[in-house]
Parts: sequence; C-alpha cells; structure tokens
Amino acid sequence: MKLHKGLVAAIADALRDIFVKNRQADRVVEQLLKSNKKWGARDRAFIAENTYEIVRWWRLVKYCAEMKSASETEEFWRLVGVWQIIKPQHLQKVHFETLPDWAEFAEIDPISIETRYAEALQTRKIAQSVPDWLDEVCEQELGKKWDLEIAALNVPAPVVLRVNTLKTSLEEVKTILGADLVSEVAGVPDALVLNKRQSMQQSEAFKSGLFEIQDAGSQLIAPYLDISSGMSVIDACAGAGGKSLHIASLLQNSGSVLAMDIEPFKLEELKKRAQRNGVTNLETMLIESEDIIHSLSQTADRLLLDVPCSGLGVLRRNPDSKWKLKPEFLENIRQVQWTILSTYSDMVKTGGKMVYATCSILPSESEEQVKRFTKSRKKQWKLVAEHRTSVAKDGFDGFYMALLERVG
Ligand SMILES: C[S@@+](CC[C@H](N)C(=O)[O-])C[C@H]1O[C@@H](n2cnc3c(N)ncnc32)[C@H](O)[C@@H]1O
Repeated sequence: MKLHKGLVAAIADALRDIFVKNRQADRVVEQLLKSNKKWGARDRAFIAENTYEIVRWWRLVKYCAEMKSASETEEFWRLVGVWQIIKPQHLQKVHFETLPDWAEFAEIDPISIETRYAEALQTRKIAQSVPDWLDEVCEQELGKKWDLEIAALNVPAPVVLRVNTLKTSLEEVKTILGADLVSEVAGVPDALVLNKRQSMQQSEAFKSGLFEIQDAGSQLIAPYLDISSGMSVIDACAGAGGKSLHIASLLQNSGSVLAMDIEPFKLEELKKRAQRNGVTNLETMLIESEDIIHSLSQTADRLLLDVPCSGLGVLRRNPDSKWKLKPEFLENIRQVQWTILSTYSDMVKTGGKMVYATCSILPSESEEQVKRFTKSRKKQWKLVAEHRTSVAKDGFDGFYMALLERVG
C-alpha cells in the first residue's frame, strides 16, 4: 500500500480532534468517513484502522517520536509517519517499504525510531501504552494477571451479534449472513461472531431487528438473572438498552421489563431499538430523583444493576478511554456504584434476585463492592454466584457479574 497525502492528512486531523478537542474516537472516525464520499473502501479502511491504531498505541508512538505531547497539525503528521515505521514490527503487518520523501516527514529518522522502539519494549507501561497511574492501579489490583490482560485488551475486538429470538433463530441468521462468514460461540447460545470485521448496521437484517451488536461476555449477563416467563424485571441502569432488549427476548415478551436510567437521550434510543426488535413488554422510566426508586420498593422479581464503571473491560473497543479516564473519575464512580447497589437493591421483592454487573477488570468496582454489600446486609442478601469474563482468558470483553438473592 502506498501512502497518500490526503489519507495522512485525514488521520492527522482525526487525531487532533481526539487528543486536542477531546472528542470521542468512534464519533470522529464516523463523521470523517461520512463527510468524504470520494474515498473508496480501501482508503476508508486505511484511515479508520490507522487512526484507531495510533490512539491505541499513543504513548508508544510518542515515545518513539521523542514527543511529550502533540497539538499542532505538523506534529500529528509526524506521529502518523512514525507509526508507519514501527507498525510492521509491532503488529507483524507488512505495510510498505519506506516512508515517502515528503517535507512533512523530513524530521523523521527511521534508525533512531527503531532504537527507541527497542527501548520502549523494556517497560510495560510504554510498550503497552498506558498512563502511569492506570498501570499502577491495575498492577496493584490484578498483580501478575495485568500483564496478560493489558496485552489482550490492546488487540482489536471481533464483531459479535446477538440473535434476536423474538423475531428469528440462530440458524436463520446464519443462513441469511452466510454460514461460512460467521461462527457460533461456545456457551453463548444466541451469539454469532463475524469471521471478518465489517460494519453490520446498514444491513437489511439489522434494520429489521434480526440481531443486535453485543459482545459475547455482555450476552452472559441477562441470562445470569435466572429469569422465568412472566416475571417483572427492572433494568435500573439500562442506558440505550443492550441488556433490556436481551431480557425482553428471554421473557419472550411475557411479564414486564422496566428500563430506567438518569439520561433521557439513552432511553429515547432504547425505545427505537425496542420497536425494531419487536419488544412489546418494555417501558422506560427516567430516574429524576431517589423518590422513584423508593416508590418501587419490593416490586421486582429480578433487578439488573449494570452500573456505570471505568469501562476497563471494554478497552479493546474504546482504546481512547485509556487517555480520557482519570483517577478522580475512578474514585467517584466507585461511590456512585455503592449508592446504586445499596439503595436500588430495595426494589427487589423478598425471595427475588438481582445481578450486579460491571464492564471493569478491577475488583474494587466489582467483587469488593459485592463483598461489602453482603457483609453489611447479612440478614437480607446472600451471594448465589459470581462470574468473570476476560479477554485474556476466554476472548470475551472483561465483564463481572454477581447473582444475589434477597432472603429477608
Ligand atoms: C454500563 S452503562 C449501562 C449499559 C446498558 N445496560 C447496556 O446494556 O447497554 C451504565 C448506565 O448507568 C447510567 N447511570 C449512571 N448513574 C446512574 C444512576 N445513579 N442511576 C441509574 N443509572 C445511572 C448511565 O447513564 C449508563 O447508561
């Protein structure tokens, strides 16, 4: 592949938006590709791939370029050039022979970059591209496991579909998409993984609600609630409803799903998705104050608390969150998780069950919160089971789920 100035300019602009204007990487790439219809499929793939790669390996690329930070367009051009030099070794991808002889790349010395790259590999936080504070927190909480986990979290994730059993079956979706293009996932009955990455949102099958895009680890959470037909289920941190829709399909539209959140725009998106999915047993409710929670005391057979978290378990899908996450956020979010767990749990009927879930690899957001909860509510709650998925261990995003029963 030959480097073209137009493509490098596009990647440099995207990086500037992400790192200087602090915009979300997936939005930036989506908007960039939409606004330039003249690029062909290969160009689009090149821009998206290289932008995400540089975001993922940001610290490593800057180290090799001997740059502390970047804010000017020419600095982003240089970083794109430096990435082209280290990429073949780093990702074992054959790319192109030499960097073009452009004025924008005049300051790049391939030999010193190779030397810096070899040095970088000696230090995990540079080689794996993580901020100092995050490397410390994860090492402290995970010990040796952190080495394997961060290496796996730096590999792009596959595209996984959840077949919507309200409308179709796994076999039917396999036939529609082509049985040789998808694979089943052991232990996750509605999941199909695409053998080759591609966007599915424009397909007719998606638009008619035959499947949703949802990681296999995430697909284990709704079934963990141990749902039976006719139950009333509350999903109290429903967001745009990935798991609410799954709950509705497990109920086969019987009983009820109450999807709650503090963000109205997420619930609006959920309503559209529910319609596309053929869901008829779901209502949404905006949490405007804690009074709403108290008014629902002892009403749910099942409660899902898919709490807000660091998102460290889904880093391979959102590599920019490595740079956007801050220690203060982590501290604050643990407090929010605790408040949700200790107050919202009251919505469960005695004899009912709840799942507390995070997409975090950190015990402090997960196991430790549940331990603290069961210890302080010994007479009311008992832990039935807990489970973790891990990119390093099973190839799924890093989710934690605990099933608890209300006994008093
Ligand atoms: C991990 S996300 C949920 C993802 C969603 N369950 C899904 O499957 O797509 C956490 C959600 O909690 C919501 N949230 C944050 N604080 C909350 C609170 N105090 N009460 C309820 N929801 C809250 C956020 O708006 C966010 O949508």
